[in-house]
Amino acid sequence: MEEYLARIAPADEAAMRAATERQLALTKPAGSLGVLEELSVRVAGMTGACPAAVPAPAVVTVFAADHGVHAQGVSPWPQEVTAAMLANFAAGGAAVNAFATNNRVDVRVVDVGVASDVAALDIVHAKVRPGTRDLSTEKALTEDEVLAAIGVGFELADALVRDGYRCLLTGDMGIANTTASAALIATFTGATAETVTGRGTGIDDAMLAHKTSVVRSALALHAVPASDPLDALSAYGGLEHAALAGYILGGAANKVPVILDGVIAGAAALVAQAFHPAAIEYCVAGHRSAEPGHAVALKALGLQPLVDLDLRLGEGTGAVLAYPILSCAVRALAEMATFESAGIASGESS
Ligand SMILES: Cc1cc2ncn([C@H]3O[C@H](COP(=O)(O)O)[C@@H](O)[C@H]3O)c2cc1C
Ligand SMILES: O=C(O)c1cccnc1
Repeated sequence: MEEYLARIAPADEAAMRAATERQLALTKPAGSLGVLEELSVRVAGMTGACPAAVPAPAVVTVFAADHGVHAQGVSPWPQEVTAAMLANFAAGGAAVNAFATNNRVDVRVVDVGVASDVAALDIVHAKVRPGTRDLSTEKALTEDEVLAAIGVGFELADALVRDGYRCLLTGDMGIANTTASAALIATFTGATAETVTGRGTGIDDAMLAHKTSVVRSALALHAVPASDPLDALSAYGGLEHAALAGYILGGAANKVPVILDGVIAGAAALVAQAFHPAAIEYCVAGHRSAEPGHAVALKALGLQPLVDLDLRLGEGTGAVLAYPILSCAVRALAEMATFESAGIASGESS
């Protein structure tokens, strides 16, 4: 873990200053590309280059795992859906596959802790254990299990960048993982269980009340301080949250932009932030999920979501949807003419 964290450095301020200056020279009124301008400056800082190269190729990694707390009745779906969806991702039939095809993003699928074994050949088999323990009665993971899952994510980020990827997108699959996400978000933000617990896949009022009370009593049982990300992952899991935290840290260590998906990614990013605050300088919030804890997480991360379309699916769909926006922001800074090169009088000098 120490070796991983030692590789993370803050974004490059000189590249950001140069990008801010270059934005002013481009053939458009200053500020007219709104949030995209700030985004291009941030990517210059991440990559240490002005202008930064378009962040391509991109890959969305779907980390999949199961949750012991499923036994408490916090999701209407059977646990087997996690494994079944893995086969669906591998066959190209999920929403994230359609979005990824459309936006030229590659899809990787990782079994980091699915309860049953998935036979698909083209998934990464990196199971740390078959699902977590029930966070409402005991610690979900041992510290060794947490560290192993973080390692899966970090090492995969390293391998993907070695393979040539220049933008890493987060994805997740794990029935009941919005419950673990709520507990993690409450731990790092101090928000109440009521504020951060939501309907996940779409539960009724009675199940929501029960899910909220499960989160509330788990927070009281484990009472993890916001300063201890390892203990938070150990208390609540999940294995996909730990792997995602490692993947985010790995993206930051490799100085590539990491586009975050929804509430599961938001919870994992809070873990990464607690390990190393500078890791968030490499994160872009792809979208804002309808799950209420996500807005709470984004506020604590200081990230503005690029898309807000009431998505509440996960899998990486919101991140993949946002990828072309990030790409456009970077391409504009790299490829637009300046007033000088185009021979156009700039507003200031005319
Ligand atoms: C068919 C199906 C496909 C999904 N794809 C993502 N999720 C999403 O829903 C789950 C979290 O919601 P909860 O905490 O309420 O169980 C996760 O697996 C998440 O990735 C799905 C859920 C289902 C049912
Ligand atoms: O925000 C998400 O990623 C999300 C929301 C609901 C269910 N699954 C995922």
